[in-house]
Amino acid sequence: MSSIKIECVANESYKIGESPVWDEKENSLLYVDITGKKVCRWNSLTNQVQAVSVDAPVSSVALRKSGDYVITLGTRFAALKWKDQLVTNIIHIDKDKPNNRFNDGKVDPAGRYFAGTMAEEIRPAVLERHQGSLYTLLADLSVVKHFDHVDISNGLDWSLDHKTFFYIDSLSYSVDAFDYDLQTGKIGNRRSIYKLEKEESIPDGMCIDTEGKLWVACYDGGRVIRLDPETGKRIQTVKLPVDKTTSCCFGGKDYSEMYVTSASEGMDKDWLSRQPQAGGVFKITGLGVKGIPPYPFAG
Ligand SMILES: O=C(O)[C@H](O)[C@@H](O)[C@H](O)[C@H](O)CO
Ligand SMILES: [Zn+2]
Repeated sequence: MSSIKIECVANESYKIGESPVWDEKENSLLYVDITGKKVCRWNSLTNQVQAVSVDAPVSSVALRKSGDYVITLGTRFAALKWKDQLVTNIIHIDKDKPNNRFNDGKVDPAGRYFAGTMAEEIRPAVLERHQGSLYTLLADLSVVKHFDHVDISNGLDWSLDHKTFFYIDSLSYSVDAFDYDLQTGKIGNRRSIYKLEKEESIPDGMCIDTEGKLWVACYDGGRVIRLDPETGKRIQTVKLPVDKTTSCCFGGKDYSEMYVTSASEGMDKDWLSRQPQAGGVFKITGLGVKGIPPYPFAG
């Protein structure tokens, strides 16, 4: 039995840390601070954090085949050239919804960038409902809309055989699955595979491991949970020293470490003083399970 160790690697009190992605080439963890409007990169060799400030809430970051990164920024997909700190717009969506912003996003095994939107929050989990949609940015830089009526578009990943797409609309308190067609990028046959229990609170970001099990960060639940999508059962709970755990990914050597982002926004002084690492980024070792490398955007 391995023993689990949890360490805070970046304790910078991010407002909403999100979208952790391992960048193997840079030995670094990429992530964003959504309302802090920055894309960050923690170097695992030097322990240093670099950040690029942007002009709007930035909700996800992805690797790009041609090098550099792609981000979801406000209601735009945009390109980010890290060295030049240069952001260029790719395409604008939800133009009829000025109060919307993108939220979580991830690249599929064929290099398509999936990301969904939501209305701007009044406070955590309080917002105008049904305003979001789920989109895909294709390699030719065109966009496809899959569905609307989303509350808080959040965690997403694909099964190891690429035949299932997993998705979380946070306020449904459910982890859902769709049939996935990798050839076309189309989804269908939505069903719920897990309903969160009360103390697990709100499902947020998610990732898959090499055994095909899902890891879901529980916002206000202070934990990540491991789910078996075949049986619909929770098989493990790992608690963290902060309540607002937002997302998770695997990284490090052989993708054997798990990284978890967290938020501090919406916590009062008292709450923050009890959880001084709120908004930090955590590394979990000793889980005894590995993840898979992130897919780069093909465009
Ligand atoms: O991290 C995210 O995905 C959202 O941007 C957050 O705002 C939380 O999910 C939300 O507040 C909890 O429901
Ligand atoms: Zn999220």
